[in-house]
Amino acid sequence: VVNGVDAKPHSWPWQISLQYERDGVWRHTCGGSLIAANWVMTAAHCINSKLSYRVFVGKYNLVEEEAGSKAILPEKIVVHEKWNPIFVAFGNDIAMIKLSEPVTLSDQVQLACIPPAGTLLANLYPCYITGWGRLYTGGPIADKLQQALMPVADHATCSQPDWWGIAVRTTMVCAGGDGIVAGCNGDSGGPLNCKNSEGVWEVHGIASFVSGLGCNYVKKPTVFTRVSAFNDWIDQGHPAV
Ligand SMILES: CC(C)C[C@H](NC(=O)C(F)(F)F)C(=O)N[N@@+](C)(CC(=O)Nc1ccc(C(C)C)cc1)Cc1ccccc1
Repeated sequence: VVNGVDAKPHSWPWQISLQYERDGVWRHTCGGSLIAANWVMTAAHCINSKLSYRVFVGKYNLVEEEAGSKAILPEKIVVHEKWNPIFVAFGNDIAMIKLSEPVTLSDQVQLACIPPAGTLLANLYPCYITGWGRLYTGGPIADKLQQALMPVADHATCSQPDWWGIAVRTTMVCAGGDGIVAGCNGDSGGPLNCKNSEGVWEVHGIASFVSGLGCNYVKKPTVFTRVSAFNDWIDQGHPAV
């Protein structure tokens, strides 16, 4: 997250770190959201079938051992059948990871809420991006979980020619675009957290892409997969517990 702040530890208890192993070392590659005791929602572009992954729950500082955190291996990973890595603009950048064992919920490990199908947020609705992604374009990833207030840019705004134009679909949600705050590599798959009218946090987006010209680029908001466009697909993976 570019120009964010350290989150209060464990204040986003559904945020997970998706890690892959290379040369015997586990490395953070993406964020994700715990949406059931044994299911994590992330971005399809985070998944490479050649790599082995683990899901780390209850984390705050990636470079410290933390009580209450746990690394769990996936039992299976379901990537959206219409995801195409060559045509990111087609969307469907969503994947579900079934955990090999259900997590134990705690103060540090909680489930995210999914918005009702079809929910659209108004322009400038206040949401927060969270993640351990790069702190600036080309920079290091964060040790401590970062958060940043990122107002929604509705489709009418986000699809303007000098914004994302036709690269953004109605199955996506945009946030930010002020050239200051943004998601960046490593935030992929992580949540766009928005509080609903009852004061309940819901995950409305899955971080999908930012401009290749720079993570925080004016009029190129961070683009998320719109979760409320995929309720049925999410449920087909597992009956709502
Ligand atoms: C793997 C891609 C498809 C998605 C990747 N997503 C992220 O980093 C995310 F924002 F989700 F955290 C990304 O934006 N990767 N970039 C490599 C940019 C990129 O590929 N962006 C992009 C934007 C639009 C499109 C399509 C919709 C035209 C494809 C890729 C990050 C970057 C940004 C600035 C400088 C260097 C690297």
